[in-house]
Amino acid sequence: MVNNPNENSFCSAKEILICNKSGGLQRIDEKCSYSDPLHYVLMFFRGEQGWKYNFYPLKNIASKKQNVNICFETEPENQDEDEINSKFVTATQYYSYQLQDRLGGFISNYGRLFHQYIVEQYAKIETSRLNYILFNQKSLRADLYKNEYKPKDLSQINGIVSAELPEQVSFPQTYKTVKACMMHGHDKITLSLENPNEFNNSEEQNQIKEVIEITRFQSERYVSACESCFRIFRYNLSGQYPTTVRLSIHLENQQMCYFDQNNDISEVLSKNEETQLTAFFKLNSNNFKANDLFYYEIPKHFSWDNRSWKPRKKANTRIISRIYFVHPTDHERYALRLLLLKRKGVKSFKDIKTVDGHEYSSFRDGAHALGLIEDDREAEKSLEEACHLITDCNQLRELFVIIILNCQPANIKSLLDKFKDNLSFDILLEKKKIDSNRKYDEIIYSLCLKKINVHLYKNGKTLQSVELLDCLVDDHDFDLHSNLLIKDVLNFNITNLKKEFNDNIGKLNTDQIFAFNSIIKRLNNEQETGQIIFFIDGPGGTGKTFLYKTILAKVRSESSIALAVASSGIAALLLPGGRTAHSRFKIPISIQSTSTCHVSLQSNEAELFKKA
Ligand SMILES: Nc1ncnc2c1ncn2[C@@H]1O[C@H](COP(=O)(O)OP(=O)(O)OP(=O)(O)O)[C@@H](O)[C@H]1O
Repeated sequence: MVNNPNENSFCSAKEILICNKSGGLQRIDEKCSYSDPLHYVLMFFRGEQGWKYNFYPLKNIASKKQNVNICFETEPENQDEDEINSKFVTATQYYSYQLQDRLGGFISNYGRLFHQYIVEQYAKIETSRLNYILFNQKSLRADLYKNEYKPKDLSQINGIVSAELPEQVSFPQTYKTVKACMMHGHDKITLSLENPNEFNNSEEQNQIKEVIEITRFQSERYVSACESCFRIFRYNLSGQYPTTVRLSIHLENQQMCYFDQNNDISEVLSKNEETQLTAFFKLNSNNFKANDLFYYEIPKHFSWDNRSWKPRKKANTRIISRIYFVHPTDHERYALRLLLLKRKGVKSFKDIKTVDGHEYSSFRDGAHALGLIEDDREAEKSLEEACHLITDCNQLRELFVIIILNCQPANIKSLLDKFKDNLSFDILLEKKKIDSNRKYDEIIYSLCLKKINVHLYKNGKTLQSVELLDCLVDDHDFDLHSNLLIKDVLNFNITNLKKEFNDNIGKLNTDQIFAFNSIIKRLNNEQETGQIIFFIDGPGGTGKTFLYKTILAKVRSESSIALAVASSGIAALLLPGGRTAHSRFKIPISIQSTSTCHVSLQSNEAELFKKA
């Protein structure tokens, strides 16, 4: 069956048009019980009614004598609406009942007509499923379990939602956050215009056709009788041997839960409460046999059924079970996974963190105590050595960031504590110029953390993501949401740049002047839009780099953004603020014809490129 949905209604219902005795036309929808006998007159020659929308349970009094599928509906009496709704027979249930091979059953004898019947019934089921998805797009939701919180009364709502702007002087940080994140102009929508030329009159030209994934999925889809049968009976379309079970892993109350926006929140929470991991804890408390098993061994002896582990009659040793992979940069979950691989009989999250009777504050500390994570001696040694060799504190901070991002130290905070004096030495020297008695204090450390944040930012991380934000005591002028990449490329000394430009401009020779003028003229001409590329060529040592530096100094001295990139690291070093093109534009190393730069439209990099 080839399903070509109607252009106007996305998941179209098939209708039968009949001419009644008075000569008028009557439409019979496919969700109506008369649709089947009217369409398949040969199969249902007695006029037996088929499934209809809001179908009540069938009283199973199919006549044994007649050997035909005659079923009667039982009308519910004195029941409330919810109870009635839960009792409706779905189309899938009805047709899987109808297609069963029974003694004396005859619809399977209709050959190709029977095939058509199966396919059409499946199309009916599929259409209602797609319609449900289509009409409930706004209400289908997923979120972390812990984020699901709904205030119950007005006072709670007022406690959370406040239409006031925080006071700018007393709460500068909150003021900035509210201003940046909660005050905005018009919302944006994205529309795609398909074949605008096909509209003829002006009224139609104004219509914009919405592109809907469901229509694309449904259009020109081929469904055979075999597939329809399989789907109606809800058989698996593919099999796998041996069975593989993937075990969930999440921190406490951080499991994903799925819900409809109109659901009652307590209901959503109770429905999504149990995961394989939390059920494993429960199992350990209730079933002593489970205490001898690791988490990954559970599926061999217990089956995951209806959100709980049920004992298997016989252990199935062929099952392969794996805990989901967790990247080491996700520190806490990674440590939890390590602990679960080594510990049996744990009954709670608290239990996992407890090693030798001592409850650790984090899974990382617990894993460290068990010797599952290496201690930070290597990282400390590297930093100690660097403190003796490196005199530039900025380079030391860069090394610190490389270590915390790539070597996964167990305790970043203690590493910072140990080396914070070395990391902020240049800041202390600066302060000493104003006050010679100045000593290390929290303000100096906070300034150092802000500088560390700049390096983190270049690697797509922030103080918050490496859990160092609470070490920041003085968060004055620290804006968590501003784009540090832009700040970084504007962070030049304008006076020095102006001086450099004035010195260089007078030295340029005729060719350099020609190139300089052409480029700057194009930059200043705002009317000429579109991309333009200049290519400067010349033998070695003829002043190309000198010209680039002059152009960079000119643009940057006017507080505009100029991104200097080169194809190699050595060439990039020759340009002030230079980076390799691969690093700046996130160009993939191996390039295919379909490769694109790894920069998403909403990222800080994208914002920077737009401003440049
Ligand atoms: N107009 C100029 N006035 C004074 N010095 C200049 C001028 N142009 C270039 N120079 C100097 O000449 C030297 C070589 O210039 P530069 O490095 O810019 O050349 P290049 O073409 O980039 O060389 P290569 O292709 O080898 O990288 C530099 O020391 C630079 O300062």
